[in-house]
Amino acid sequence: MSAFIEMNNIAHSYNKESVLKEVDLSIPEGQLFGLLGPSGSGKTTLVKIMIGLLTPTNGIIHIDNQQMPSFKQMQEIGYMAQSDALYSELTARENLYFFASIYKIPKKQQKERVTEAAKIVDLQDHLDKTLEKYSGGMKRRMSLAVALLHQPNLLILDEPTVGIDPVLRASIWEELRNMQKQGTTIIITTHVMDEAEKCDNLALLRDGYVIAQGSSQQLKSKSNTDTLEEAFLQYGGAAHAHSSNH
Ligand SMILES: Nc1ncnc2c1ncn2[C@@H]1O[C@H](COP(=O)(O)OP(=O)(O)OP(=O)(O)O)[C@@H](O)[C@H]1O
Repeated sequence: MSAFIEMNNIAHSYNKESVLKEVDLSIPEGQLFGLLGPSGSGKTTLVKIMIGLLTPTNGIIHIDNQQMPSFKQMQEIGYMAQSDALYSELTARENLYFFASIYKIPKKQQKERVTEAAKIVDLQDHLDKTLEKYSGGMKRRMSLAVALLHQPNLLILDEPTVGIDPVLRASIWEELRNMQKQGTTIIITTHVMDEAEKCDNLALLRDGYVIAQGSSQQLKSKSNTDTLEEAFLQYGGAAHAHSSNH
């Protein structure tokens, strides 16, 4: 059986800038998968390709055995972008109902889903404020609520906890684990090492390739290091030496 997400030979260039050179990734269903890499290494580009928002210059991606972009599969994805795509002149509640309609959540279930999503991100007491009155962290939480509103089978979060305090971060992680237990596949991009540690599997993106892949434990033992941070420095250094040999 093939993996839930299969990416084969993915390459992407913006004009002449080649960002992804050859990326192969297999992600099993129900996994919490972390995508790591230095700023500008192409993590956002890769997740945009995954969700069908961007067509790669080369390569093929399948999600749940359907070649992307597949409109049917796109409806099963919850995506939280790095910048918040929300309506600042609307209240949080109005935003949630708006997206509930976009996701075609049946009218009868909308109230329950809106309440549940607001509770997960702890915004239930701020639903009647317009988003222009929200802080940066509150907007991030609101974006997360929108991404999980329709109970997608694939949740893709691009640096979800930037600007979120440690207490709420912990409760969001607990919720991600709950969703995972119910079968949701979750992909996150992150720079935060203690978050990376929580993922079942990790891929490190660098210079257009996946230069290391495995569980946090495997990555540490393969590189003979004690922390993930050291492991990444080690892999990054090795990749750099490799690419400068060409
Ligand atoms: N729409 C675009 N047009 C042209 N270049 C782009 C575009 N989007 C991204 N890039 C370039 O592609 C490269 C990878 O960007 P991307 O946002 O995918 O990286 P990232 O790993 O997500 O970075 P960060 O961790 O800083 O968010 C960067 O050099 C960026 O300038």
